Amino acid sequence: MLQFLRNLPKIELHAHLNGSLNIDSIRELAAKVYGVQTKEFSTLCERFIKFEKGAKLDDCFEKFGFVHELTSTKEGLEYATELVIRDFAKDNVIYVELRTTPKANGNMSRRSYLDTVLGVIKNKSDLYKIKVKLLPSINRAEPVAVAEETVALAVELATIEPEIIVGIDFSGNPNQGNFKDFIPVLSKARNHGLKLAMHCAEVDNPVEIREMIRFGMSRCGHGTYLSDSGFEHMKEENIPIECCLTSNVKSGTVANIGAHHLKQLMATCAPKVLCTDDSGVFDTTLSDEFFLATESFGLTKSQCIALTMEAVEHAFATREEKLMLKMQIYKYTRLQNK
Ligand SMILES: CNc1ncnc2c1ncn2[C@@H]1O[C@H](COP(=O)(O)O)[C@@H](O)[C@H]1O
Ligand SMILES: [Zn+2]
Repeated sequence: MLQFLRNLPKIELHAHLNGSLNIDSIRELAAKVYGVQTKEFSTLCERFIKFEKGAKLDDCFEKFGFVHELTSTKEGLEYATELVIRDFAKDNVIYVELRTTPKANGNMSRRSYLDTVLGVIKNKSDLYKIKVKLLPSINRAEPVAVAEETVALAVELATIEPEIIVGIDFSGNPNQGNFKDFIPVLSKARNHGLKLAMHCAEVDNPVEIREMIRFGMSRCGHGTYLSDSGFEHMKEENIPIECCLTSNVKSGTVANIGAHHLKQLMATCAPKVLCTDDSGVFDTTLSDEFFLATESFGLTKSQCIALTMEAVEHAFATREEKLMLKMQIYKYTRLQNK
């Protein structure tokens, strides 16, 4: 089964750039950024993917600081973007929507951050035989003014690269910031034709969940704490829940894998997609996530193929791109049946 899943051409719709650098790639990146590695660095690497039992979501957010340091220069960010694209391609992901929060520092403006990531996507996708889209992220823990700058840049760059910049991600620590404050800037993005992928109901905050559902979204990240009526609404509106199994278990937003809402979504034929979220931080791959789903919920090979086809449907891709992706998946499944 694992080999079948590794070879299956897959679609990744929820991946944060800086969270998707795995340990080997971090080491490779560090060698490039810092030169020879120190013992302290190796210790940091070991701590990076360790999650104590009973870890909290807040613990995850501390981990990103470590990678952010390595991607704080143009060269570091460039190399990191290539490594992430390469690693998804290695796992036979044929289409990935990368999300990332543009960061300004002494080395880069938010514009140059996005230009750098875009440049790598344009230059390297063909080399790794993978289609890559970019969703600039709004970090809800940062001021609204930052989100305004990000959306203005996304709107402008989407006119130049409409095939690559296709949406906006709303993420960041859900225990921080107030969704309501971001409604005007998210509306602006939507009015300019950008799709919205929103982290919604990752924590239990019924008031905010209601506000988000009322506002609407194209895809729902996590949806862990949706009520039954929330799940029904998503199904009626054909809004898929981006299920990130290992992320939810390791960050403690679901009690254990058996309690994951993927089970309910499968049983009710509600729209859903399997994703990694932060394959580096959570030490997983999309193949591993599928394998976990087969082991935990008894998904068959055909259900895994159906889930992949469903992901194509919900991708922020053009009709032609979707057709090409489906053909690639179909070709693999036909070979399997021979
Ligand atoms: C675990 N669940 C999650 N919930 C909410 N936001 C998350 C997240 N995982 C990652 N991020 C968001 O993505 C950033 C890292 O990638 P980029 O620096 O943007 O490429 C994190 O700092 C956080 O803002
Ligand atoms: Zn996420």
